[in-house]
This record gives sequence, structure tokens and C-alpha cells, in this order.
Amino acid sequence: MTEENNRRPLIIGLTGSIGMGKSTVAEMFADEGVPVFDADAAVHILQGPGGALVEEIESLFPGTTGPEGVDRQKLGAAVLGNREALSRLEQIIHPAVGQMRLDFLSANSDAPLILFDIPLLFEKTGADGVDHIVVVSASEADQEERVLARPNMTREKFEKIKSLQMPDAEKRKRADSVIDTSVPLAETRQQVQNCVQKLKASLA
Ligand SMILES: CC(C)(COP(=O)(O)OP(=O)(O)OC[C@H]1O[C@@H](n2cnc3c(N)ncnc32)[C@H](O)[C@@H]1O)[C@@H](O)C(=O)NCCC(=O)NCCS
Ligand SMILES: Nc1ncnc2c1ncn2[C@@H]1O[C@H](COP(=O)(O)OP(=O)(O)OP(=O)(O)O)[C@@H](O)[C@H]1O
Repeated sequence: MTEENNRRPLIIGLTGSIGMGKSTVAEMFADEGVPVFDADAAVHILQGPGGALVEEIESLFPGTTGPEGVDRQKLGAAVLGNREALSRLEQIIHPAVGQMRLDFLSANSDAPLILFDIPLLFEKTGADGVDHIVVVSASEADQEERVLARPNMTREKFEKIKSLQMPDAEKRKRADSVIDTSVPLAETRQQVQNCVQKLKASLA
């Protein structure tokens, strides 16, 4: 077997605070051919209709699920202002997401680069096993404008979520690369392309 066949993919951990542009940037990495594991999408599967965690969530937080699985508005109202409740929820969700991430890694073991989109990478020690951390960042004004424009979002909910997340300035300090989304989309895409090229070159 050649050395190349033995090599595991270089794992990029993509993170950033609410509304900074993670999903948009993750799609740009996918456009460059990088397989993307989306932790939020994994949570949606686990909580969706017939999802593996729906029953357990109902027993921990009665009244927060229905025929469509978890009602995220109701579950959010139960946990987002209550650290102890949120921690109980995380204790069942994070191990299940971790397993899905491992399965994804096995399924893409031939790729040179893969990307884990992990919103809470710094907050929940998801940095273990990640080779290169990319932080997606924008100005506070852009972040606020984007988030408050979303349906079902209030300033109160936004402030609660921000208080649960590591400040952007701290994330930027800990990043291996920063992608700026307070610039036109084409410039952000260029930054993503540069990052992919640099990482591929580091493998050669
Ligand atoms: C609390 C829930 C039901 C709220 O759902 P809702 O659709 O209203 O919001 P959404 O998921 O889009 O989250 C909004 C923002 O809150 C942040 N957030 C979500 N969970 C957490 C958390 N445990 N700690 C800090 N921030 C969080 C997200 O990163 C995002 O920036 C949902 O976020 C959830 O089930 N969270 C627990 C699982 C988790 O930790 N997910 C985050 C990454 S995998
Ligand atoms: N240069 C840019 N790069 C990325 N996104 C941009 C840019 N300019 C404007 N936007 C817009 O900003 C928004 C970012 O939202 P996105 O869902 O990607 O954020 P997110 O960080 O994934 O949010 P959350 O943490 O809530 O999941 C999108 O509507 C996107 O079109």
C-alpha cells in the first residue's frame, strides 16, 4: 500500500458565532469539492420526525415534541435561558452527533480534506481531533442585522444565545484561519478558495 492510501483526511473545523455566515461559508467549501459534515443538520435529523432522540427529549422536556418530532421553538424556550436544562439536553445530543461525525469520517476517508461545521467547536471541546480551525467572522453590526432579520428571532433571544457563546474576538484569536463575511460574497469565496489551496499544498 502506498503512503497516500494510508493517510487520513485533513480535518477542518469550521465555527463562528450566530449569524456570522458559517452555513454560507460551509457551502463554499463544498463547492470546492470538500465533503462537509453539518452538526446542525445532524441535530435536526436526531430531533426530526422519527428521530432517534425524540422520545428521550419528550421524557426530559414534556410537551416539547409532537408528530413532527421536536418543536424547536418550544424546546428553545425551555432550555435557552436555563443553563442546567441546556446542559441536560446537550448530554444526550452531543454524543449522538459525535457518533454521526465518526461515521461521516469513515465514509469519506479517501478525501484529502474534509470539513466539520461545528457551531460550538470552542464552547464544547469539539476542537479535539480537528487539524485546522477556521473561524467565520463578521462585524458586530452585520451579525446583529442578519440575526434580527430572521423569522422567530427577538433581541432577547439573540442576547441569550450570544451569552452562551464565546465572544467573536476570542474565537478569532484561537483560529488557524479567519474567513471574513463582512465583505462581498465573491471576496469571501476567494478567501475560501485560498484556504483550500493552502491546505492542499500543505499535504503535498
Ligand atoms: C435549543 C434548540 C432547540 C433551539 O433551536 P432553534 O431552531 O430555535 O435555534 P438554532 O438551533 O438555529 O440555534 C440558534 C443559535 O443558538 C446556538 N445554540 C444552539 N444550541 C446551543 C448551545 N447548546 N449552546 C450555545 N449556543 C447554542 C446555535 O449555534 C445558533 O447560533 C436547538 O438549538 C438545540 O436543540 N440545541 C441543542 C443542541 C446543540 O447543542 N446544537 C448546537 C450545535 S450542534
Ligand atoms: N460575504 C458574505 N459571506 C457569507 N454570508 C454573507 C456574506 N454577505 C452576506 N451574507 C449573508 O449573511 C447570512 C449568513 O447566514 P448563515 O446562515 O450563513 O449564518 P450562520 O453563521 O450559519 O448562522 P447560525 O449560527 O445561526 O446557524 C446569509 O443570509 C448570507 O447570504
